[in-house]
Amino acid sequence: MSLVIKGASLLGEQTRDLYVDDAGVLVDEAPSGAETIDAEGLVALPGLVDLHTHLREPGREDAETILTGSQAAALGGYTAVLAMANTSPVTDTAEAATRVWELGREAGLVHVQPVGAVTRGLAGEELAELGLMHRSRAAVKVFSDDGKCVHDARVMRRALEYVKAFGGVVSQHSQDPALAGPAACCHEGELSGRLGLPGWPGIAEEVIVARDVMLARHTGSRVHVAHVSTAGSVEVLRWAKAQGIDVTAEVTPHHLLLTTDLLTGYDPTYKVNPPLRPQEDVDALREALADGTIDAVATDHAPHARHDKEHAFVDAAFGMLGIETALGVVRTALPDLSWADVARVMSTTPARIAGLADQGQPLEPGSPAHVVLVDPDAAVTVDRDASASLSRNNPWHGRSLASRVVHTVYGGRVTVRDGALA
Ligand SMILES: NC(=O)N[C@@H](CC(=O)O)C(=O)O
Repeated sequence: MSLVIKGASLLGEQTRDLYVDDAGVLVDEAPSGAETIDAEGLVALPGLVDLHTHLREPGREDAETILTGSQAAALGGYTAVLAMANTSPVTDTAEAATRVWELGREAGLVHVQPVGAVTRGLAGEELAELGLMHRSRAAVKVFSDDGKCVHDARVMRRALEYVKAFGGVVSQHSQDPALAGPAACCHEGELSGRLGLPGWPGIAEEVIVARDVMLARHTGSRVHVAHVSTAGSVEVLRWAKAQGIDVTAEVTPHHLLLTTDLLTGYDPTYKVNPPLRPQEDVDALREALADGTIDAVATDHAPHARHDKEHAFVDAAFGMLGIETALGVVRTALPDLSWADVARVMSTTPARIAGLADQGQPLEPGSPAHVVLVDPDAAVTVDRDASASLSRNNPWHGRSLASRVVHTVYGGRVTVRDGALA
């Protein structure tokens, strides 16, 4: 199991060999009898950490399983994913969380960290077993009703108060259901009117972000804003951080590169929650990620079976694939972001937000060997049929994306070699 990774450039800076002992830990001397990976010309980053993945197991194993989602994650350069709670049954008990954690260990390709639901059955009414989930073997620290907003301010306040006791965080899907109801499926603007699609206005996100940062201030607890999509939300976050409020935020790869104009063909591949926004919002999100107002990139990888996605636009499921392509999309959307900044927004900071002490560590002796090796000069043309995911709702099909994940190492074990599952 020991490894020598030869000649990689750490964070795109100095070139150094990395040594991994047979316990999967980085060490300062070459272990004897080690496998050698030639990494000349490749950039080494700490393994990527995704704060927001839908693995669909239990309940929708036709769309994704913990194993296939883990394979897709490893191919994307990830060594840890947070599995969202909107499965069937919902991850709202210690038993359900422990089961997801165990299946992740059995798959063994990335660390699968279950996210617990905030409310029972995602119904938004009674708190789920937050403390029991935290005290289970899965040690849940991140709670989210993702797919649904915790829209009742009193419930959100109680959840924040509850998780504060053990340093947990509530990850909010910010969507005021009165301003953007279940039919809302397209950014509200001139285009939604022309297409005749029910609008999902940016203000429906922004009022919840504003409310939640005030609740975080009031409770002294920690809130995380999932998939920020508008310039107005960025403004609120900038203000809240300047006040010292304990808030973090993520943006998805697709909101950094795709715009609402793609909806003119009514292709349900581009139907996602929150919706694709105009270029002004995309520009504000890129700037906010670069300057640290938005802390992390999170994929919101949302696989859907054909029979849920291939419908008229208004009837199709929300969501798109993203975990295999995330790094390439980020490199394409923000080519000037340094590799150190890529590591910050895709590994170090998400690991810190999730409380995963073992992940996002510097590539130094003593750290667990979670490493991704990237060819910075390659470009990849995405083929949706070459994916490890069971689903095909891939908005990147046919596009060329910058850089290529070549090898992924999880705890000293090579999970991806030469761009293929090892
Ligand atoms: N992001 C998405 O478009 N879809 C998510 C849930 C959701 O946020 O609606 C899913 O679970 O499919």
